[in-house]
Amino acid sequence: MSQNQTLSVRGLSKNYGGVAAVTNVDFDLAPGEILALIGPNGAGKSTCFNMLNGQFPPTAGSIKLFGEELVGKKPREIWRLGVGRTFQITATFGSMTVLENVQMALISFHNRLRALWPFAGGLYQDEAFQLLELVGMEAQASRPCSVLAYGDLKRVELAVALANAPKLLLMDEPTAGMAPKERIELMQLTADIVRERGISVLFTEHDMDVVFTHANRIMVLSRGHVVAEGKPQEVRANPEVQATYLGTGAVYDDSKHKGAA
Ligand SMILES: Nc1ncnc2c1ncn2[C@@H]1O[C@H](COP(=O)(O)OP(=O)(O)OP(=O)(O)O)[C@@H](O)[C@H]1O
Repeated sequence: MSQNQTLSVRGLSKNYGGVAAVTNVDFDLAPGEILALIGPNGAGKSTCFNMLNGQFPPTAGSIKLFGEELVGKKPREIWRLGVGRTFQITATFGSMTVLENVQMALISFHNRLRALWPFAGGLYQDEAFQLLELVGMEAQASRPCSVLAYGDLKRVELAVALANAPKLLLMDEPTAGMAPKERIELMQLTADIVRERGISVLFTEHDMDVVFTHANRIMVLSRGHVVAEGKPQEVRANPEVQATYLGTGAVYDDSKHKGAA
């Protein structure tokens, strides 16, 4: 059964000494599905991400990618199997051009880092251009990343993440620091690309407009436990969610999202 799911997580738990950061979390993620992981500060979102990509070993539980157990594997192995991640803080090389950043990612994916960079200038250039076209950055291919606007840098990061041909993309607050219009555009672009390619996405996000507009499903964590999980309209209507999360200051304006997924 779990072979059909991109990800099957069962009984996932993490204790830091006496602190139970994540307790008995279960969820599945289907190809092309976008799942938002939300919850107040300290709920255990980062800990979940860090277990999924192998940075922290779980205290207990199982994480299967198309049926293959990831627990016990190193981050690099997990990345190779197709678990990509984008970070809250942008992680491109500022002195290199947009094109070179994507080429570097492709070279790394194809395991050719031993090729000396100055002589590797032509490697995967066409593939890199195609990825830049996909994210709408081809016109800026020869600009150094250091001069890009923040929203454009996030697009380059998306292209870099796609260079690894991920099956699962973990996105840590993908729209943090962006203007509201840019947030919606970046998430729409991401949603279009991942649905077309059958990539599953798990993302954390503090902006409830982004969450309720773009997630197919939402999972709510509170003190390490899943307190609600379902379609956006189900989660929004859940009294426990309203008490533990939406009631903490985050405002969701329903009237703006009549057509949401
Ligand atoms: N390295 C660590 N050592 C000890 N305790 C930790 C560690 N990392 C996180 N914690 C604790 O585990 C719990 C979950 O933290 P985590 O960072 O996963 O939550 P979060 O939902 O990502 O929060 P935020 O939204 O603030 O990033 C918190 O109580 C936190 O203090």
